[in-house]
Amino acid sequence: MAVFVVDHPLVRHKLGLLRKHDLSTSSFRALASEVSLLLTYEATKDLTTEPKTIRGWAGKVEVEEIKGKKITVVPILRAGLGLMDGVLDMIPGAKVSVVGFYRNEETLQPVQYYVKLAKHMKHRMALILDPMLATGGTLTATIELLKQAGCTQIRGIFLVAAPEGIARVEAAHPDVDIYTASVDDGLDENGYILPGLGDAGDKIFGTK
Ligand SMILES: O=P(O)(O)OC[C@H]1O[C@H](OP(=O)(O)OP(=O)(O)O)[C@H](O)[C@@H]1O
Ligand SMILES: O=c1cc[nH]c(=O)[nH]1
Ligand SMILES: [Mg+2]
Repeated sequence: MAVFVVDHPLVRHKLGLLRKHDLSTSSFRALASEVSLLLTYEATKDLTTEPKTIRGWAGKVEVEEIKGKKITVVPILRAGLGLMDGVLDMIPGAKVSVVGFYRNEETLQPVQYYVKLAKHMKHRMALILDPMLATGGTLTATIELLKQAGCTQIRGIFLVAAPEGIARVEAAHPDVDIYTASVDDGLDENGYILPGLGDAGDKIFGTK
């Protein structure tokens, strides 16, 4: 498994703003979306293209088109929806496969409550979206679900990841790559990432 920490200055700056304790819901939403767009740029940088001849303003011109596998974006409800607009700004044609999990607050185990996948999953690259990779339980469950549907190429986009979660996913699914703005210090006793962002779902949806 490769872990790509996107340390572009714009990402570092925006992540710093996201960590501010009294950030408004609207600012958190806007920044989460902006960082997801920048992470998508990195997560798709090795897509192959093929030449195509089109008619340009001065006659024929050879351009490039993304080849082969189509992409499905997989936001994990709820908080993953906060990354979706930024990613779809970059990949407007992507199909969206929605997966719903919440983390049981006591056991920290993921509980599945919704799945609606795009068709032909085995021909698509899946880009999982979630602001937080904490214990890795939710991501592991999502990867298993996608693999059962036939996915062979899976990447995950996270604002912040904890080393514990990365290690867990790496052990179970070494073929999955992670793109994140930061690998933080670790988890607290409640399974929250430190320094982290707090409860990303609550911040995106304005719930407390
Ligand atoms: O790596 P894990 O330990 O599994 O934790 C990460 C999960 O926890 C959060 O979701 P939450 O359960 O708070 O649901 P929400 O998106 O509805 O707020 C977060 O958005 C991840 O999905
Ligand atoms: O730090 C964390 C961990 C899980 N879910 C969150 O929203 N934040
Ligand atoms: Mg939450």
